Amino acid sequence: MSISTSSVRTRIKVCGITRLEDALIASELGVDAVGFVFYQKSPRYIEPAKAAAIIRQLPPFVSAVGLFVNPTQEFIAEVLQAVPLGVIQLHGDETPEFCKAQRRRVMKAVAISTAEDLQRAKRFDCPLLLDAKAPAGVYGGTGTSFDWSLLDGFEHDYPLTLAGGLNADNIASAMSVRQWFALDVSSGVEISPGIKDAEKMRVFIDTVNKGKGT
Ligand SMILES: O=C(O)c1ccccc1NCC(=O)[C@H](O)[C@H](O)COP(=O)(O)O
Repeated sequence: MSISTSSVRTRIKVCGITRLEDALIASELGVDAVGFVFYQKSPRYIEPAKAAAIIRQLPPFVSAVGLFVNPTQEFIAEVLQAVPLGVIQLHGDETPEFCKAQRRRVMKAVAISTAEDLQRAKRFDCPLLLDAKAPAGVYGGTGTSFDWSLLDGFEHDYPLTLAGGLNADNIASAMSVRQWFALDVSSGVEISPGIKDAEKMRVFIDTVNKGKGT
């Protein structure tokens, strides 16, 4: 069945939540998902117990996404035992086999800077988040975008989310590239790493919901 893209809403995920108030404001503003970074080298790292306490206060239907970078299976299991996550976002160098072996829903983040990176992305049989390639040793949340013209003709059988340097000023351009399943933002709605700005979140969400940006 084909659905007219003009009636499809672009979902929104705000990633790198560390404070309850930011999660509640984002939910009130209508985000579809909030993300929690379980990568200790990130300035947005959150203790699993703190993430769990925030997630328990989220309204129903707002999805909680747990972000991991090159985790062991044991670490994922340990976090899942403490935190009611709906989706796992694997944001490192995880293999297609590792992604497939998970028993939760997975979204694989793929770092893009060349057409070859996009070819590599096709090896994953799961929803993808396409993010800008960060400098060596850094995996995301950098506020930089990749060259979206690389996406010309790119197809994948699973939902595609765009991330990397999104903010209210470039949403129009991002949404003109294709019909995205979702847009994912972190630093573009922040005051400082892990601290979100309510007004920036409001403008970002309103702009996406208006359709093609301002
Ligand atoms: O946010 C981090 O610090 C981080 C660390 C390691 C891996 C991923 C990380 N963040 C991912 C995201 O928050 C976003 O999905 C994505 O990278 C876009 O971030 P931004 O460019 O800041 O909007």
